[in-house]
Amino acid sequence: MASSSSSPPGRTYNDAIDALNTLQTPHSVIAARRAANVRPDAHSLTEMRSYLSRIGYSPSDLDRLHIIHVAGTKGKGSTCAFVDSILARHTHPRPLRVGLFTSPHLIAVRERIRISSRPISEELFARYFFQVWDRLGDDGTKPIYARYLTLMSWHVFLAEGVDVAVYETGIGGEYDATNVVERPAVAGISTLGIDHVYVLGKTVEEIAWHKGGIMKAGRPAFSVEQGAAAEEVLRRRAEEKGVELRVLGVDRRLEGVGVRPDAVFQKRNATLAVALAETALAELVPGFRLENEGPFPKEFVEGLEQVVWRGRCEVKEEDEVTWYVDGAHTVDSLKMASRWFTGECAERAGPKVLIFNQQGRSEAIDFLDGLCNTVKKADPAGRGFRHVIFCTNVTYAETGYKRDFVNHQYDPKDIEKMTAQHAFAEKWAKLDPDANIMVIHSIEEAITTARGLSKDVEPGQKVQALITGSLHLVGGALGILEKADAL
Ligand SMILES: Nc1ncnc2c1ncn2[C@@H]1O[C@H](COP(=O)(O)OP(=O)(O)OP(=O)(O)O)[C@@H](O)[C@H]1O
Ligand SMILES: [Mg+2]
Ligand SMILES: [Mg+2]
Repeated sequence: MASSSSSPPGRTYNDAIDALNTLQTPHSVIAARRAANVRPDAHSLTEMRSYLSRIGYSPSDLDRLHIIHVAGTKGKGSTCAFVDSILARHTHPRPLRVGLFTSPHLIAVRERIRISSRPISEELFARYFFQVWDRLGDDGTKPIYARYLTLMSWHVFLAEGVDVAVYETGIGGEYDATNVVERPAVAGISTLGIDHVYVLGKTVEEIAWHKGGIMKAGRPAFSVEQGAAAEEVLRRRAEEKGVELRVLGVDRRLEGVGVRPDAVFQKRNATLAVALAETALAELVPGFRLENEGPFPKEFVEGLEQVVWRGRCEVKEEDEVTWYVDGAHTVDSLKMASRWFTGECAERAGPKVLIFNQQGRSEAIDFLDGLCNTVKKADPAGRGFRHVIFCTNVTYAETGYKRDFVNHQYDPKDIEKMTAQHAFAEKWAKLDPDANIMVIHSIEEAITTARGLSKDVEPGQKVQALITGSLHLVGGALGILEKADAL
């Protein structure tokens, strides 16, 4: 990637990403913490507040950002993108400057901090990154990766004078770095399920407790419909905190709005986004109110229909391959993704191919059953994927990781030996003995292999290839498919 010419030497975007990568928690430390059952607690927030003060702000400064705070197991990013897209289209009496903070990134780190829906430039990223770096001083303690970016996002949005900022939590809610905000404009909880069990606990009740931690006394909060157990926990948390929590069924005004993909989960995300955008606008714009019945105003319809949220349910046509790209990486979201894939494939003929990876989560082996069975069930002859490729998240065959994807959190020995990928292959052979299973080192080689399969395809057909299991995999794949930075 070209680095910006106007940053001083040693302070370019690439230098910032290299410095940021030194803040990743190494694999050995993560493993030791898990072994000792160390989990985040209130101390994490005390530390975040102290970092915030070291860069020159107090928590009450964050009130100026009118934060829209979103937690949930799935649909956080999509919901935030909808909210951003709606608010960015607001014009009356003046346009709003909208900040958006999301994680993880797909193609480049700077995607995580957006203003007016665009990732901040490399130059701006480098400048703010090193301002935070300098303000924190040289005494050796710097926040870890995700916390650093959260801290930096507050600085960027305050310095750039955004009117409203949409925040996706990193992990959980109660002790998440973003939860330093005391007076959000509104909090929203998207679909809850099981993920990050080492940090948040094994049951949906424990997970709901964490996510419910973003609701703040006296501030409005919304949730999509949840399973009974999760909803019960959220309601109890709301009551304890003196929050009026509203649980939303799918908004009827969405009928006739072209939300993509046309699936219930996405309508839930859109429903939540509408409520969050409406609540924030009511606070920011005197006299703003949506009609309870009747159609949405133009900014809402266009915001929902024209949102760009890459790496989720994307279809890309090449001459010999149709690529289906989705970054799902939990049991539930992978079921959604495979249903979406089979729905799309119903209209196109050709052998089905899977490219899958999920690095560093031992539970990922359980992701495969749903994926395999959904595809078999949807086929009239009961056939599943013809070819199944398991690869690592290493981007390129020759040069390894793109800088923005360097990850010290995995055991390098596992990547070298492709331990996870061989385990996936073994499991898949049991699930579907008819499949041709391959284990391949890099994303680039996996894509080349899938393209090569087109030589055996019957005339009029194309390889139908699903890439899923990891946002890192999907981001790397999009970069390769588009031969450029797909930002
Ligand atoms: N409400 C939902 N319920 C279940 N699955 C969903 C939902 N929304 C999105 N998904 C699936 O999850 C994938 C990731 O969506 P999104 O980026 O919105 O989630 P997220 O909560 O930000 O996840 P993470 O940050 O953990 O990657 C999507 O590609 C889609 O397949
Ligand atoms: Mg997650
Ligand atoms: Mg996300």
